[in-house]
Amino acid sequence: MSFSSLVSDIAYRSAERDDQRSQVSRARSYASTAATSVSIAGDISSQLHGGYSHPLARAWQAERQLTKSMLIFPLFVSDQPDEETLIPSLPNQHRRGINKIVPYLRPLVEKGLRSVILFGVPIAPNAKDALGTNADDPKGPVMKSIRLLRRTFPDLFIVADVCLCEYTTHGHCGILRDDGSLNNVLSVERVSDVAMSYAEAGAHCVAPSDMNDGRIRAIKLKLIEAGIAHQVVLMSYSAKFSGCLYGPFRDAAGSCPSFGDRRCYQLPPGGRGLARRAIVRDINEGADIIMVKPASQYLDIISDAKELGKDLPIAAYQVSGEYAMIHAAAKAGVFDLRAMAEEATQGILRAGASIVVSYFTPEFLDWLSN
Ligand SMILES: NCc1[nH]cc(CCC(=O)O)c1CC(=O)O
Ligand SMILES: [Zn+2]
Ligand SMILES: [Zn+2]
Repeated sequence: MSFSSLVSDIAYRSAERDDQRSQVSRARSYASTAATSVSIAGDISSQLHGGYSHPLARAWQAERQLTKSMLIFPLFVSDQPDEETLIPSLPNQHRRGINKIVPYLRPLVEKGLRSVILFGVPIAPNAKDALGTNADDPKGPVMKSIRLLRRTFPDLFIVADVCLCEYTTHGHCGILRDDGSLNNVLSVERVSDVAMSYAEAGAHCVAPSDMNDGRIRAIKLKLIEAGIAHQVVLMSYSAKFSGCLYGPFRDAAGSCPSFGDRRCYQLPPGGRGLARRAIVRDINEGADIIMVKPASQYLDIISDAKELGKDLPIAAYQVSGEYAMIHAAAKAGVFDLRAMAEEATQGILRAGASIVVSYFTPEFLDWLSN
């Protein structure tokens, strides 16, 4: 095509775009003169391939692309200092004692690991009781790890999961009444004390996953009262659904309820409206980050969280069951592990999350360049 005809072609196309009526009349006249030709207007809007013809142009199609700084890596820290036990239902993940976490994390930090979330695993006999007393034992694995990691890796962002289920004999996420139901008042009191202990030990972020009503407000008030609210991020597991995707985690953390289930405090899987109410409530109670969990089965909730909390970062927890499922399917030849890990994460980001808690973090540190 000559330059002048290219110019006139462009002028012609923009005139077409500008003038709807001319498009219609031209389409009509094409239709009457040549039955097989297609209207130019139709041609223009049907051409999408050009827009993603190059790898970079394809990357530009994503509003958000995964970077290393979006990832939080879950760590199970046990009270057995030298333990390093593979968790059979959670491929490649271990329960580690305090003496094993620094050597394990160092190469990951060198590859760009920015954040971990800590879960304590008390294994010693009699380590558990009805009140979850050991959750904030100053010599317990979480409190020790917070101090050790702050000292050893000054740039690593330390999140402490706050819950009682790992520390209670009954395995529920709070303090129980005689009838086995959660005593919300006592539970909030205890959970907020535990959060305070972690914050005072140096956690950059406390993340209550217990789902007791009102705990965000209670924690925020205690942080304010202690004069440390300005230096601690409060991340709420606001929309945490009860389902069958936490099994491997409960194996790892030894936090399976000894009776009953968590359906009276975690959300029912169909409860989109409840999730929206919980998200709004937690924002009003002072949450700095809203988390949705699990992730891939709850993408609509992530997108609701982004809509309701448009001024907050949204986190999604790709939980143990999601991770184990991807591993199992990859092993069975259904798909390539990396391809699926990337696709699942892209879906989570597309839905609205900008923080992802993922057991794939070590792999992503190898796969990502930024
Ligand atoms: N409150 C405990 C807690 N904190 C995070 C997870 C799940 C994480 C995962 O499955 O990876 C759980 C399990 C549960 O609620 O039973
Ligand atoms: Zn719990
Ligand atoms: Zn928890």
